[in-house]
Amino acid sequence: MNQTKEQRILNFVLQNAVRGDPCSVLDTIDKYCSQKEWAMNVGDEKGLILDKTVEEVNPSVALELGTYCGYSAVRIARLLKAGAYLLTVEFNPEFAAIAKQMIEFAGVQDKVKLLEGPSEEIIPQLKKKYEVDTLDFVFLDHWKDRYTPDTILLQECNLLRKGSVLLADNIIFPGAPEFLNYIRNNPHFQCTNYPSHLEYMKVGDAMEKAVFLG
Ligand SMILES: O=C(NC/C=C/[C@H]1O[C@@H](n2cnc(C(F)(F)F)c2)[C@H](O)[C@@H]1O)c1cc([N+](=O)[O-])cc(O)c1O
Ligand SMILES: [Mg+2]
Repeated sequence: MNQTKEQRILNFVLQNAVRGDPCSVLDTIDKYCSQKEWAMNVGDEKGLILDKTVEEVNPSVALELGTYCGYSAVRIARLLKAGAYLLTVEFNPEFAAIAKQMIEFAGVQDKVKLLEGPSEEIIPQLKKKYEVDTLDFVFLDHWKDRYTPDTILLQECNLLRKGSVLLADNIIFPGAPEFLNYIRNNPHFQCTNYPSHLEYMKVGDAMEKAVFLG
């Protein structure tokens, strides 16, 4: 049976990266996806914006929506302090299986909890089933038309506290216009835009940071 692109990315990592070395896994994925097959990882350029935001927030509990192959889960988890952890949500079982192996190969599995299912089902379970109090950091990189409903759901479930930081990928490309309008006109959020480029391309993109004001 023919391999999927995601399986080819994982295999390239298993054969070329250093087991237990998250940076080597990230560099190897970036190498494959810039030279052989494009894929929708946040990438090395926007990845630096993600790094800086994670380091600034220094979250104890982080949530990612849209695991895909696990690139940004590895990117975030490698920066987390002792005892801190990332919950990452993936809808597609094939992608979740790839991401699980990617996270384990990188050696960050003790800091990452991969949750499989739709966000509208999982977000309401975070407090009771996953013992979350509030989220310090949320990375939105899943379906762009889900950014707004899921941000609303996070608020309805009391998962945000004063100072919780949301970071959203793909504000320009593919774009999340409805989210941008929602979050920038919402008095409960303080927004900052970070211009960048689409992963592995010369196309313009941006990330939006939104701090919840309570
Ligand atoms: O479509 C893009 N991303 C969509 C990303 C989608 C990924 O998020 C998962 N998901 C869906 N719901 C959940 C939830 F919430 F349930 F967890 C998780 C999907 O299964 C998929 O793995 C995209 C596209 C481009 N591009 O250039 O076309 C560039 C990018 O950086 C992108 O992120
Ligand atoms: Mg993205």
